[in-house]
Order: sequence, then C-alpha cells, then structure tokens
Amino acid sequence: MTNAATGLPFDDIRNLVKDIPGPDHDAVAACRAREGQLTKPPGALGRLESISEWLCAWQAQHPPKSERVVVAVFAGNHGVVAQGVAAYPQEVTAQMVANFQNDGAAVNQICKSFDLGLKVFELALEKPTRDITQDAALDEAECAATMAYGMEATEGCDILCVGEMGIGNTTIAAAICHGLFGGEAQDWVGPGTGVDSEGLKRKADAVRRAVALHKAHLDDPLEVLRRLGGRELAAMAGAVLAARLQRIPVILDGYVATAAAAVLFAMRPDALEHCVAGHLSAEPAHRRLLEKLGLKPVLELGMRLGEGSGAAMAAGIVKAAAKLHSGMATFASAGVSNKEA
Ligand SMILES: O=C(O)c1ccc[n+]([C@@H]2O[C@H](COP(=O)([O-])O)[C@@H](O)[C@H]2O)c1
Ligand SMILES: Cc1cc2nc[nH]c2cc1C
Repeated sequence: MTNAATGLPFDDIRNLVKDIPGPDHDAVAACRAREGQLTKPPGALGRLESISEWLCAWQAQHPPKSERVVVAVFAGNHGVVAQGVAAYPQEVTAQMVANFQNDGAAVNQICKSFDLGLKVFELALEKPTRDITQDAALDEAECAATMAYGMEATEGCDILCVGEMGIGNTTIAAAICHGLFGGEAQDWVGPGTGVDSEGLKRKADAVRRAVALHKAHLDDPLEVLRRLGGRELAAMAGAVLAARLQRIPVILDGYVATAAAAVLFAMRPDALEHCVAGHLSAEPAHRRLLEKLGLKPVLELGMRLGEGSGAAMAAGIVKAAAKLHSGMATFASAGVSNKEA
C-alpha cells in the first residue's frame, strides 16, 4: 500500500527524498585546480585527495570546511531481544548512554583525540519497539516522527558522523538488510557483541521469521524500516537525509548505521553519495552491505563496537584531508620547482 492518496506522514519523507540536491561541480573544479598546485606530485595523497573533492562536492563550497565535526549517537531498545538474540541485557543501552554522558565510553576518547563534538539522542529507551518476529516494530506516525527527530542532529555541523547504541540492534540491521536485499537470513547475521553459536542460530531464525511475517511489504523501503527497524535506525535514516538536504557530508559508522542508511539507498540509489563508510566493521555482513551500496570503507581496524566509534576514527582522517587541501603551500607560493611541462 502506498500512502500517496491518504497523505500519511511517510509522504513527507518521500517528498524530501525526491528533492535531494546533487554534487556541486564548480566546487569540485575549484578543488581539482588547487590540488594540482599543491607542493606534492599529482595524486601523491591518494584517497585523501578524493576525500577533499567529496567534501567540496557535497558542501558545495571550496575550500572544504572541517571545523565543526559532530558524532551523533542514537540509542534505542528492541522487543526482538525476547527471542534470545543478544549477548548483553537490554539495560546496558541506558547504562551506556549514561557512560557517554559521563565521558567514559570509547567514543568519548576518540572525540577528544580528534576534537569532535558528541551529541547523544536517547529514544524512548523505557519503551522498546515491538518484537519484529510478532508485529511491526513501529507504527507509521512514530517512525516518521523519529526520522524527523533524527533530522535535528545536523544542526551546527560541517560534517556529521552517524552512529548508534542499542542492545539487539545487529539483529534489526540484519532483518532490514535481508528485507531490502534478499539472500538468506544467515547471510546477514553475525556475532554482534559476541553471541554464542546457539544464539547465532536463534538470531538467524528470528531474522528469517521476521522477514517472512512482513514479506508482503518489502517493496517499500520505508515500510521495511517501520516493520523491521528500530527507533535509532529510523533516526539515523532521518539524519542522513537531512544532511543531504543541508549539504552536510556524512561519515557512516558500522553495520547498524549502514543498514539504516540503506533504506534511503533502496528509495533512490544516489541517495548516499554524500556519505562515506567510515570503516569496515568486523561484523561479517558489513562487507556484503557496503558492496551492495558501492561504498568503500576509509578504515579497516577490526572494530565492532558501534556507538559511532568507527565513524569518529575516520573523521580524524577526513579532517586531515581537509587540512592538507586548505593548508598546504602551492609550488608558486613556496618557491618549489614544479616538474617540467
Ligand atoms: O555497527 C556495527 O558494526 C556493530 C557491530 C557489533 C556490535 N555493535 C554494537 O553492539 C550493540 C548491538 O549488538 P547486539 O549483539 O546486542 O545486537 C549495539 O549497541 C551496537 O552499537 C555494532
Ligand atoms: C558494553 C557495550 C558497549 C557498547 N557500545 C556500543 N554497543 C555496545 C554494547 C555493549 C555491550
């Protein structure tokens, strides 16, 4: 069922997706022109050069801005944990939110290392979503409102890192990927925070049953998000969309954040061109998902933490790329002889 005739909240999201801007070719041309003048052989900074270009294309300006880089961490709880799919108890989600607020988590230390801002968005932790093996996780109004809430994360930033915290949400990510891209349930599940082999079997079975239950609605990506998703995934999808509309490049974290973004990709395949994959998570299905999306990770550190940590690590590289581009001298200004024409 589409809602075009009834005017329900998903229509607003569909209209926004229709109107997303493309890359700014003038800013890219200005970036290439300066890149060619910097005191280094052409191409010698490798992918860092493409990252500068990507920043210019999606910020629609040259030189790129990288002063205000913010890590947004969205936290949610999931009814599907009743299926025995998670290694840790659900209360860890709220406890880790407190840890973020008290500066004690891994992501806090990464933010301090690279001078990044951190914003934590707590999403009704006391009211977990419905168990996706039994019901739709959210209703349409709540899913759309949560996407709208996620859109607020873009305020006051030049570059946005998108991450999450939510016990059970690697099961949710797997269900969304299986719902959007098909294959077998076991292709999309992995250990998450470290579930044992029996738990992994329960996880694949839960994903298989959830996708079977909602199979009549899988051709609409927003319905996949509403039925198989969670609040932090809806908010992340909203944040990634808002960033595109406001010309803010995005660094995606691991498997869960990428699964949320994949909903927008399924709506239109150019919807994630303003995103880079910050890292390749050790959660095995992340590689498969990035291949589907055509995204190449900036880092591969064997991390599998979530909470925005991989995106925040990559932000250090992205900030360095912008500084290199803006701060280096040119052959002319430094009096360095260029190669013979
Ligand atoms: O996004 C990833 O690549 C990722 C991989 C493994 C674990 N996580 C984090 O671990 C939590 C979910 O794991 P689980 O086993 O409870 O589904 C959640 O808080 C995520 O931030 C995240
Ligand atoms: C301790 C802990 C920290 C986390 N950070 C992100 N997800 C997490 C899951 C657990 C269990």
